[in-house]
Amino acid sequence: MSEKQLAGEKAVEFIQDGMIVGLGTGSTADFATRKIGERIHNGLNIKAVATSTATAQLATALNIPIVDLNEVDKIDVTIDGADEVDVTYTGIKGGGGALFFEKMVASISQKNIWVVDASKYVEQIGKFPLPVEVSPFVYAHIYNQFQDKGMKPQMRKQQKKYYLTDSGNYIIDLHLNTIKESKEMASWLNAIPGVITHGLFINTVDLLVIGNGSTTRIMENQRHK
Ligand SMILES: O=C[C@H](O)[C@H](O)[C@H](O)COP(=O)(O)O
Repeated sequence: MSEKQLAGEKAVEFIQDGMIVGLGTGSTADFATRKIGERIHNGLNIKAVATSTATAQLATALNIPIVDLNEVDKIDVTIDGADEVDVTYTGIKGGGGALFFEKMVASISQKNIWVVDASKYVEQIGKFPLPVEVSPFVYAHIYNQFQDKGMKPQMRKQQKKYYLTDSGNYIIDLHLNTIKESKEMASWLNAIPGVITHGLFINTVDLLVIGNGSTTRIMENQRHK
């Protein structure tokens, strides 16, 4: 079994009957979603909120009842993937383009569990390009601003066109190589008009489930206790 599958399936052990569950996006989170589907088939009773159209489609195919984010007061547990996460539980998400919905779902979740393979647990984040979701109305100006600051921006593309998120926005990937001041970077990005959101998730995760060889390692964010 792959590390992604080990981590994804392990996290599902934290799901109990009656919960509202946030379903993440990406190949690792999909393993969790499939496992939840299996448990529903065996009698588990939950409702779920999806973080992307792709996840909603997978969940529906697995008979997982999907509800709208606005129909729930809170989410009990969300299981999501990440592209990189460091020892301070700061992470980069959005490699699959779902960062905006993922950030909103995470913000109303009482417990956030991230599932990653061992290669994503790093000393310093930033090797993975940082996704910034921007409005198509003003994207070129934001791109130029990043370019002028030497942030090595790249418009994300799909089949030669600009990649469109589920919300109809573009993504600019910043090839920074290393991000030391993540809080300052997050505040700066948040303040740019036309930036919808970015892939920096600071101190969001409560529990990190890392697929490690043939087993899993679970790490608890002590600052969330
Ligand atoms: O937008 C996508 C999400 O943030 C994913 O959770 C992240 O990119 C990790 O994806 P994967 O599990 O496929 O590596």
